[in-house]
Order: sequence, then structure tokens, then C-alpha cells
Amino acid sequence: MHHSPATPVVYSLPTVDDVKDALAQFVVKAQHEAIEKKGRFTIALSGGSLPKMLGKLVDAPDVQWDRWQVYYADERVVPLDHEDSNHALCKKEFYDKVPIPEGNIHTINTDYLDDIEELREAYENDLILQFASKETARFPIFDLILLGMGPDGHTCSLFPGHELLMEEVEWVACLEDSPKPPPKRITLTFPVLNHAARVAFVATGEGKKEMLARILDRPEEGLPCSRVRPLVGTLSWFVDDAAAELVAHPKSVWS
Ligand SMILES: O=C(O)[C@H](O)[C@@H](O)[C@H](O)[C@H](O)COP(=O)(O)O
Repeated sequence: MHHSPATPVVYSLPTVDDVKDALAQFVVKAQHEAIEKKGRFTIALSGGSLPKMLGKLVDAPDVQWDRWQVYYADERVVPLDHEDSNHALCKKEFYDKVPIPEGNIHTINTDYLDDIEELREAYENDLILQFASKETARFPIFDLILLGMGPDGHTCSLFPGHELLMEEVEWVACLEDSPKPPPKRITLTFPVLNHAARVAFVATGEGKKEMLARILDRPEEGLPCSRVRPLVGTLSWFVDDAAAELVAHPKSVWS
């Protein structure tokens, strides 16, 4: 069957609080659908403001936390309690408030902080265990990947003009030259993002309005966020009206 890549569905909500509510509803629905089909929910989280945006999930009803398998869309190669660690941020803002079993939270292996290629491979192997072998599943199919939009249009650790935009084989890539510190990171690659069942971006605030309009209305510029186009899965944007002010792309009503 031939599929054309997903068109972004943009939900613009009046306030950040409304975005948090909608996002919580979306995530709960996604976990129900995933658990019903496969008995588990695979999700990848990002850093930045994203962990805080999950706040309304804490009290959401019917979340089967023990079925969650949590990965990172990208992570900085630093100790897990380091101030730059996305894991540390997610722990503070999210895991400390919900009963996800510790073993279901897939961190980088910090034994390999001095060997980024080993660390990359170990993270990829963790994914291979979860999603069956790399041979049978050409790319893992995450139930949900949650992403942020950087001020330069980057997402994960996929930066404008970087050679990793061309990566077509690996599931997880590493880089030591991130233009935004810290320089050493690992990241999911575009093929993994684009094989997910659902990808959702979250972007709020007036500071994002120019970049959001470029990403949604001028995809031909090829900025990293515009290159996220799931082949079979869905692509949603949860934004507030302040961020969406300049966007011409049609908005959908969240209900
Ligand atoms: O590693 C990074 O470079 C940042 O974590 C970055 O990816 C962040 O997620 C975006 O810049 C969005 O940031 P906000 O969500 O805070 O707007």
C-alpha cells in the first residue's frame, strides 16, 4: 500500500494550561490504543519545556503506568543527575510524580560516558530488545514520540545543516558538535521519527511565533522540524495561540 507522509494537524489552544490539558488527553488516548493492541506503550520524551507540559498527566484517570516503556528522543551525554541531563529534568518534572517502574525508564548507560559510540550502540541495543531485532523491524515503531521545537528549528538533537539530517540507517545517532551546549549528545534519527505511530510537537509562547510559521508554512526550507513527516503515523502540533499567531496552516479544533 502506498502512503504519503502525514500532514500536520495543528491544535492551537488559548493558553499554556489548555495545551497541557489537551496533551494529557492525547497521551492517555494513545496509551489506551497501544496497550489494547500490544499490551505496552512505548513513548519517547524530549527535554526543554516538554517534561513540564506533561503536568496534567499526573492526575489523569486510567493511566496504566506499569505498561509504559519510556525512552529519550535525545539525551545529553552527561551523568544522570547532571543539570544538563534530560533524564534528570524528566525525573524532576514527571517521574517523581507518577508510578512508572524504574526499570521501564530507559536511560543512557553512563558506564560509557567517555566512549560516545559505545554509548550510542548500547542505547540502540536497548531499542532493539524492545522492538525486536534490527533485521526484522527495519525501524522501531514508537507508539508516541513527543518533541519540542528549538528556536533555530531543531528538534531532538537534529540541528539545521548538520550531517545527521541525512542519516538513513542508524536508529540512534551520536554527535559531539552540537551547536547548542552541551556538545555531546545522542538522538533518535529521522527514519525513527518518521516510522512512529504518532509524533506530537509541543510549542508555546510568543517567542516561537516566527519559527512556527516557517516550520508549518514553509516546509520547503527543510528545517529539521519540517522534516518530521511520519510515513504511516500521525503528526500533531499542540501549540498556544501566542505561538500560532503568524501560522497560515489550517488549525483543527481539539475535542
Ligand atoms: O537540547 C536542546 O537543545 C534543547 O533541549 C532543545 O531541544 C529544546 O527542547 C528546544 O529548544 C525547545 O525548547 P523549549 O521546549 O524549552 O521551548
